[in-house]
Amino acid sequence: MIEVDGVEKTYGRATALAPTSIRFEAGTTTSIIGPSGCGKSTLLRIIAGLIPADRGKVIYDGEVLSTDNVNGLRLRTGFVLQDGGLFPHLTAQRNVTLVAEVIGRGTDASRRERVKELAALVRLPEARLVNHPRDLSGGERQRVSMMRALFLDPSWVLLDEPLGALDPITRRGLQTELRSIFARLNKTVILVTHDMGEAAYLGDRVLLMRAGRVVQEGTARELAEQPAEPFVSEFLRAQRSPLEEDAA
Ligand SMILES: Nc1ncnc2c1ncn2[C@@H]1O[C@H](COP(=O)(O)OP(=O)(O)OP(=O)(O)O)[C@@H](O)[C@H]1O
Repeated sequence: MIEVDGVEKTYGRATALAPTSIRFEAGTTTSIIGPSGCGKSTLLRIIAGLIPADRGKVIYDGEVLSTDNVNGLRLRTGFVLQDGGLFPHLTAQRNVTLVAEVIGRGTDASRRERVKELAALVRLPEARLVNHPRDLSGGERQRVSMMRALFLDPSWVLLDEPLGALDPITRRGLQTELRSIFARLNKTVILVTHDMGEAAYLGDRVLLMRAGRVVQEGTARELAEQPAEPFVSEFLRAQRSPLEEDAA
């Protein structure tokens, strides 16, 4: 479980994150959604220990995140970023195994076995792994990024707009696969997305933010049927359907 307790962040006079407390239960997936600039990435980065909060604490399975344990906790956390965040000068395979090699986890043979297993899990043909990131499609890069995130069998997986840069068909395919991976691996997953359909499909629970605070958390159905404030309904309605007449 990850707990965020009274976490707050300001930049100058601007509040990026008002005091926020949330629990992310073990084995569940939470989607964080909201308009641009509402503080989604700030919240995720504070949870990841990538930026410090001004106040409050983040607690991983009872352990308060601090400068002393951040590196250890990072090894137990998988990250997936929008563009994959892969090292351009390394092959896909080395991107996947690099951290394990550096920290001396496993042998060459066991790492090769793990790569095989993860390639099957994310449905990436192993032959693609000899390529550098520039020679992979966006969807393939995200599969590699997912393999890298899962390599050390992390307890927690944090994803910041992992599918944001993909075309709708690739995105939909990867949504289906991510959901099945999350269900199979039973990890604690926190995912930032701009897409309400994706948030509802992948998340057991959706956390809707606006202007640095959490407006409502619940299932997509709860948000739709019992909106905490008019903004919730407005946000849910804001995604245009393809057959909608162009009223503007
Ligand atoms: N390093 C920084 N310095 C100053 N202001 C920042 C910094 N990082 C974020 N902010 C501000 O904090 C607020 C929240 O930013 P954040 O990136 O968390 O939003 P977001 O919801 O992830 O947005 P987006 O969906 O566009 O990525 C914004 O107003 C942003 O301009």
